[in-house]
Amino acid sequence: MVSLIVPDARAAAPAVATHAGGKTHVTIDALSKRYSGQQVDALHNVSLTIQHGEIFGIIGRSGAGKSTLIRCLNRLEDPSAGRVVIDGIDISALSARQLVAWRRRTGMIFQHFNLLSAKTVRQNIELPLKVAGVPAAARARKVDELLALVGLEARQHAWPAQLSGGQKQRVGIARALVHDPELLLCDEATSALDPETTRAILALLKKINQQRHITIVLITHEMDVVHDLCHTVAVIDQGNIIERGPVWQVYSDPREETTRQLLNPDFQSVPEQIVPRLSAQRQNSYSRPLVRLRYNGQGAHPDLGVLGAQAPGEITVLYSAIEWVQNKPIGQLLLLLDAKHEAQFAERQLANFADRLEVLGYVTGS
Ligand SMILES: Nc1ncnc2c1ncn2[C@@H]1O[C@H](COP(=O)(O)OP(=O)(O)OP(=O)(O)O)[C@@H](O)[C@H]1O
Repeated sequence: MVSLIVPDARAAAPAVATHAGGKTHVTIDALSKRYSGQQVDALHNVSLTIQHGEIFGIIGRSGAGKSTLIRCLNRLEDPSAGRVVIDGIDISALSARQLVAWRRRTGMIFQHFNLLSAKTVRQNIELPLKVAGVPAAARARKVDELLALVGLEARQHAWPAQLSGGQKQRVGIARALVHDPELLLCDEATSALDPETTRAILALLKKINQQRHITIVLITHEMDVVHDLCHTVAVIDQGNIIERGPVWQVYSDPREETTRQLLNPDFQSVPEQIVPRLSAQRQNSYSRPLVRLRYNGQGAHPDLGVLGAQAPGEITVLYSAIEWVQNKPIGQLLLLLDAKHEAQFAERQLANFADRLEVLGYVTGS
């Protein structure tokens, strides 16, 4: 098999790429958590840095440790070792009283919304302000502002049972923002929602991030959430962070099999019917070179016109999966070139039209 791999710029990249212009907001330092009675750590020596204003996704399979990690960020769980420093404050050192005050600056939203069924939309949003002793007029102003932000003015007197899932999550989001937090933690915020509602909630979270400059940390097992919303992603597996980086980078060139499975299970596929007809050497004059062009955001663009000009003749698209992630083309094209071309020719002519080019061999017959 002839194979040409264009050098990988990522090898030289820092382990954690920072959000543009960001300064550190959250530092997770060698965090471990073992629940009592358990033989293994739910989190093992986890270290991460999250920048101000960033949307940071933590993705992993069920049981990987996502909930444990996000709950350690506001000390709903106490870590067994390590520390969490947020805006310079080591939250493990806070007294119970300090923790109550500190938690007001950290909003949290939940998969199952956690609304009080005996209170209206308005009352649910207002409650944490009441508990904090905020005067009635200021409470009313804040609730009005947040109802407008989440688009629920018309439903403010409805009961939770009268709301759709998406509306309930909007209430949850408004309630999480009452104390103007700088950090919003989202625990599987869209897992209970249908795809269309998920998109609307993600758009709302994006708006909140952009308008209010709130850092968002979310955990999810849904690839689309990471893809559509996050700047940076960390992949957690069996309590360990196995991969991290800007979404476009991890998405386009996953290093770990678990990441590949989570983010893009079809990424490596060569169509099944092609495999038996693929050989390293040309079988006859009708054998056609099979090339894989990979785009992983390093600068190359999938320009089919230019490509056709470089390798004239018949070009058959066997597989194409290009997506635009954070404004960069990510994915691959699997192309059968004209039988008149040799593999070496394809390597030479097309090397500049992909971030990585592989000639997989020759395909013979139909
Ligand atoms: N309170 C607990 N007591 C004992 N073990 C726990 C507790 N909570 C979680 N675990 C265990 O810790 C590990 C990590 O669980 P965690 O809930 O953090 O994973 P997760 O990635 O959020 O999973 P899911 O997506 O299914 O919610 C699992 O093995 C789980 O069984």
